[in-house]
Amino acid sequence: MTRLQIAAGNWKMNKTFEDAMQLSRALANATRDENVLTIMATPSIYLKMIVDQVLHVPGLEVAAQNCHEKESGAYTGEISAPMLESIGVKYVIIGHSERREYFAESNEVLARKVDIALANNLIPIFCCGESLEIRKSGKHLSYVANQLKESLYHLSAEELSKVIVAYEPIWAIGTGETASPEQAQEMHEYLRNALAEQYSEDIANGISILYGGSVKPANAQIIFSQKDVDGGLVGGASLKAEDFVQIINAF
Ligand SMILES: O=C(CO)COP(=O)(O)O
Repeated sequence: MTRLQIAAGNWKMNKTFEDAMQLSRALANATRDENVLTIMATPSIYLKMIVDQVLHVPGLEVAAQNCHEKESGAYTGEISAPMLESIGVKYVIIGHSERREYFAESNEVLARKVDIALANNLIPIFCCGESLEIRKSGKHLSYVANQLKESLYHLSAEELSKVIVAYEPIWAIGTGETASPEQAQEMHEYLRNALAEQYSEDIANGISILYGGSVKPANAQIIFSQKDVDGGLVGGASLKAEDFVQIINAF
């Protein structure tokens, strides 16, 4: 089965307005492989402007970096899934390790975020990954599989088929230390097998599993060439159009 190949850039809390518009314009105008689904996860304050800017650009989509678990209500400062849908956003990152760590988002809360995203026609990019401590303990495979279990396995097969999974080992995020291609492949294969066991081979084979953690132009190709790696969720290197385009074209 051919799975969707995806290069997603997570801008995190970076860029002022002019710089953000310039970056999305550069990506829209760049010579890039249009068969690779390219996603820009921008700060929420710029989402509507960027959605409008890239509306008719093939293969280029926009994601939010988070959404609230409730539809609406008294949650000052928060952004809901219906709000995102109403401005034309189609994707949302859920469960990034920075949200898990700094905003205490549990697997349970993330399960609700996945639900609310799907209920509002947003495709969740569900992040998972282990700390260095857990990797050293040798329990990383079951730890990450359990994140999927607790946040995704309540979904029907039809719902799960819409989800994109992103494996991001915490020790590789922003550190310059990438998981080796073998380490990435081992985890991706393990997760795909777990999904096959819970759902079916067909469903598992259709799910794109992205790798994230210090993906750069220099290492993208070898990582993306692994059998179960369907692309990347890129932080730092997605902030420069030139670098990100090289990553998009590395498939
Ligand atoms: O967290 C990440 C993407 O969501 C990865 O960040 P870096 O690519 O900067 O390591």
